[in-house]
Amino acid sequence: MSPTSAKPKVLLLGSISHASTAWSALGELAELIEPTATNRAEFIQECKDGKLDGVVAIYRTIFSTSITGLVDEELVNIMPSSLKYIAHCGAGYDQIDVHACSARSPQIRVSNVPTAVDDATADVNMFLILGALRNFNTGMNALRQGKWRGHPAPPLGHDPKGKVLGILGMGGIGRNLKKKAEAFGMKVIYHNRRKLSDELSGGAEYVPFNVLLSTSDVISLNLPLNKNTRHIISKAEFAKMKDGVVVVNTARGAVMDEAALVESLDSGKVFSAGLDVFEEEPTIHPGLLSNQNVMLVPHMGTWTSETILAMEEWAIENISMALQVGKLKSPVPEQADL
Ligand SMILES: O=CC(=O)O
Repeated sequence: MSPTSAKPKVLLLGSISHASTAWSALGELAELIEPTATNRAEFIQECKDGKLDGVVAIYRTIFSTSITGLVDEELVNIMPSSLKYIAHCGAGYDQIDVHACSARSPQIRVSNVPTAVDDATADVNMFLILGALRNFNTGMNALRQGKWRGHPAPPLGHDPKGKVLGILGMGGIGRNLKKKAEAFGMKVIYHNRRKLSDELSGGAEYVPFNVLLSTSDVISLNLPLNKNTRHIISKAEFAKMKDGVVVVNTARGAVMDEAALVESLDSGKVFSAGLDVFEEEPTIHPGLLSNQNVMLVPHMGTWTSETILAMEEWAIENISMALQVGKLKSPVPEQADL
């Protein structure tokens, strides 16, 4: 057997745009391969034909669903039995059925990229809060149409200073956002599955979910998407919010019922919204597109050279550690005890 073929195989699903040095270095440990498939049907066939046999680890990006579709139970059970690790290059790993990965024999261990995304995502979060509070979108659109601020001019916006920001989901991004929002004079309250230590929460007040809904001037969604959080904000929750609330989402579109948001914007219950994520990306609800008041960003939370480099290097490190010591650097929480 040649030295090359003796190496474990690592399959790249998606692309490495910045960490080419780290990726090449991984080539010392593994044979780096790519699929020939360009869609899910072809990928499944490639697996069934045994063409990916021997693959021990997969590096994947959020965009690789265009090749494989979701990493759901069907795919998990078709992928080669040699597969032990999936390193996802992103914080949110809702595209992967972790339960199916744990249930498969042999198991597949999954890692994500926490912390590296926090600053860039919280920056976009703050941009959306400010833009939504200030009605910037209306004025900016009018200007591009040669109408200066528009006729009539947009209604006056609101200052962040003194407003209550309710953060739903106080993980890395939520905690980072808290610090940024406080610099703008906002008072931060939060709700989370578990109350954090004072050190972690930085003194933000922990409140029950309903209290967050009914007392926040701005509500920020910073929680992962899973079966418990899908549509956690829907009609009933909008009804509990303050009139004129601002809602911002940089987490995943489906944590909020988009149709219910559109209704609440149309009725004036919600003053404005700032969204980086959508339920059916890249399709945007027409009621959001037609509403000049809302700030819409096409999922660019981590879209910076520095952050993408850090994320790619982190995901590669997960594979490198797995190959060398049999452990992922940042396993997803559901598999922390595996
Ligand atoms: O959306 C981006 C991420 O989950 O990292």
